[in-house]
Amino acid sequence: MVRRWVRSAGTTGPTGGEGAKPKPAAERVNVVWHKWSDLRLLDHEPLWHAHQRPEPVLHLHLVELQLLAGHARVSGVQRCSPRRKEFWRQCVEDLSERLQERGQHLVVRAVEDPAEFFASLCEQLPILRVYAHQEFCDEELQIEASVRRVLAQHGAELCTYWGALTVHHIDDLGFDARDRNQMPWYKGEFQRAAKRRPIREERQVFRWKGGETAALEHLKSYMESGALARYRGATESFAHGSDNPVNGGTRLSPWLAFGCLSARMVVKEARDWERQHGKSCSTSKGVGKIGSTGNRLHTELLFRDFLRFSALAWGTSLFKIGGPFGVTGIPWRKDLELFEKWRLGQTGFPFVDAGMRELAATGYISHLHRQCCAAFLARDLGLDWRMGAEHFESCLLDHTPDANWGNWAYRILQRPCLAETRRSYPLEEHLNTVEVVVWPAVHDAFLEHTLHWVPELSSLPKDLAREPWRTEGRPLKRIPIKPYQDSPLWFCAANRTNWDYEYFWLPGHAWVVQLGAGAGEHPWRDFQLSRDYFRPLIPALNVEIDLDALPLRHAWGDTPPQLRPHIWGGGLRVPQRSPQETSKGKGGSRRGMSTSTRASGRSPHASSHFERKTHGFVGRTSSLSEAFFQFFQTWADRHLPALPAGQSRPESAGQVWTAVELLQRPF
Ligand SMILES: Cc1cc2nc3c(=O)[nH]c(=O)nc-3n(C[C@H](O)[C@H](O)[C@H](O)COP(=O)(O)OP(=O)(O)OC[C@H]3O[C@@H](n4cnc5c(N)ncnc54)[C@H](O)[C@@H]3O)c2cc1C
Repeated sequence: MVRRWVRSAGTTGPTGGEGAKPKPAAERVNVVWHKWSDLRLLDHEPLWHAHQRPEPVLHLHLVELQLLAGHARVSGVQRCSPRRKEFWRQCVEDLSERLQERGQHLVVRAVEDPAEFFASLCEQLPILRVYAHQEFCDEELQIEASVRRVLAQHGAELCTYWGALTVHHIDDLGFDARDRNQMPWYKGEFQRAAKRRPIREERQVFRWKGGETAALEHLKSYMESGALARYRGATESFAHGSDNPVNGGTRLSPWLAFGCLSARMVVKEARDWERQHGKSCSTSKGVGKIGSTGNRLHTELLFRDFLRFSALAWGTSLFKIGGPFGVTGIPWRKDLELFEKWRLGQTGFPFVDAGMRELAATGYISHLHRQCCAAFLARDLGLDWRMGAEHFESCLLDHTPDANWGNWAYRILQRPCLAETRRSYPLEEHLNTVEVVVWPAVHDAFLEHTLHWVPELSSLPKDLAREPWRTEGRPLKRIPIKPYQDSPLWFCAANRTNWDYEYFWLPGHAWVVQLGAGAGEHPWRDFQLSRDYFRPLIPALNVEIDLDALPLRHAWGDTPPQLRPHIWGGGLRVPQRSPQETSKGKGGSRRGMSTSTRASGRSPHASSHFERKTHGFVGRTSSLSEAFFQFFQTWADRHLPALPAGQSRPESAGQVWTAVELLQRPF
């Protein structure tokens, strides 16, 4: 029998780069060093990064005795008043509880010198990386420097992040704030400059909680919010703006995959909802063909059924290189370096990189992103498609062998009958998957999604952020893009949200680009490929699209025409909904919402929006094992300041010697 898992347990996969080790270095530990100034979980970039890694995470807060009990240099007053100490204690206590809720421990230690502490920590424990926020004041900067030095001496690394220390990220200011000659001396001047700069998105991810309870709650809130009336379906949900990709589907797939919900129950719920609230059309024209939005959901679920039944029929061929259709003659490669770049979202193609980074961070990407990233791996990098399916299998929360391998085999692997009608360019010539450059223009017109995941392009005008190689490359040769010939995917511009029929082909053409020929057609300030963003792994294409020739209802982003010369037409109209979209069915699409929900226009669960979005990221990595924790406690008890007399030691390994005890000490 052909197994999907070709490696036996215990062997390692490809290596290279941050986040590249596929197997946790079992004996190594990463530390999140919570400073007194970042005692939170939400929008905490060091914490977020630490939990992207496979190693266990030790959450650590160091109470620096100098700061807590020391006296000020000039006046001699206590550096920390009792009231402030009490507030500090509450913050640490709360953080400890919030971490415990997520299965993590907060270890709190009083130290004289953090560098000394880390030196002894490294001698006792196999520390790999310490994640912390960057410092910005002199005393703390010196501590940071000595900790960095000590860690380096022990083969560990201090990874620091600016994150959300300020509204605007230090790298986005457009000047070097560390340079006295560049940093404005007056706040008005600074504020004027900063207001023109972008604000990065918070580091957060949508949360799925496993289990039937959470699944039913999600299904209920989905129906109650009236979202079914706006349902697009996974296969056509990459619309712009409020109908953007992350909003188009039900997001039920992880629960369906783990069997927390049955598919027929979902169909039944949708029918019940339509009976009660009336039907809405799923497209501007789709009556008859696609029918109501509830019917549309049923159709999507039938794709699931199709692949599940097919898996029975296809047997082991589904997992073989030729797939169920017996594709032959493709010189598949197994280049682990290329694979790693694809996995980490470092291909130099923003749309692909956004998808791959989102997948790694959240365990989910939209259907169109799955198609695009998958086709790029198979058709452009020429990598064995099964490597891609394996990576999807390991990351996707909604992975099931039939749906994952089935979609790869059915949609991505070029079926022999289609190969005859499609042109395939030699790998080295230029990008084959034209959708990589076309879809962002259509489905992520404002680049909201792309820039969320690829923030390093935020300072570029959108036309360049979509195709950053334009800052350096020169157009070399014009090539046509012909329907059914040049697009390797099943359909080129599947966006029935905006267009009347599904196989609408973008009118335009593309240019093969020559990179490295000096400044490109749009040299943009200080931006440099390679330094600020990845150079495309394969020859890129400049796309030119005439939106005026399309029955589009939205403009191309908010970029002024002079900054989007490669996509013209569409004007600068504000995106508007069609009459069909605004009058949803008989009773109005949002009839099912409660009064309070209707007033705010948000789902009843929106109040806990941030909590829900960010909940999942802590605890992705396994918590410290009991044995390890025990070891740490024993070591710490021997080496670190003892508890004051009368205070008890932790009884079990799971109990944290918390800040409460420490900060209650009389000084
Ligand atoms: C390369 C690739 C790999 C994929 N791997 C998976 C996978 O492992 N598991 C998985 O559930 N889906 C997979 N899909 C299909 C699809 O992307 C997801 O089902 C969809 O994105 C889930 O989002 P949703 O629940 O909001 O979908 P909705 O639009 O709300 O659809 C409702 C349900 O229908 C089912 N469904 C819809 N489209 C498909 C489809 N093409 N294939 C199978 N089921 C479908 C899903 O169960 C989904 O939850 C894959 C697609 C591609 C191109």
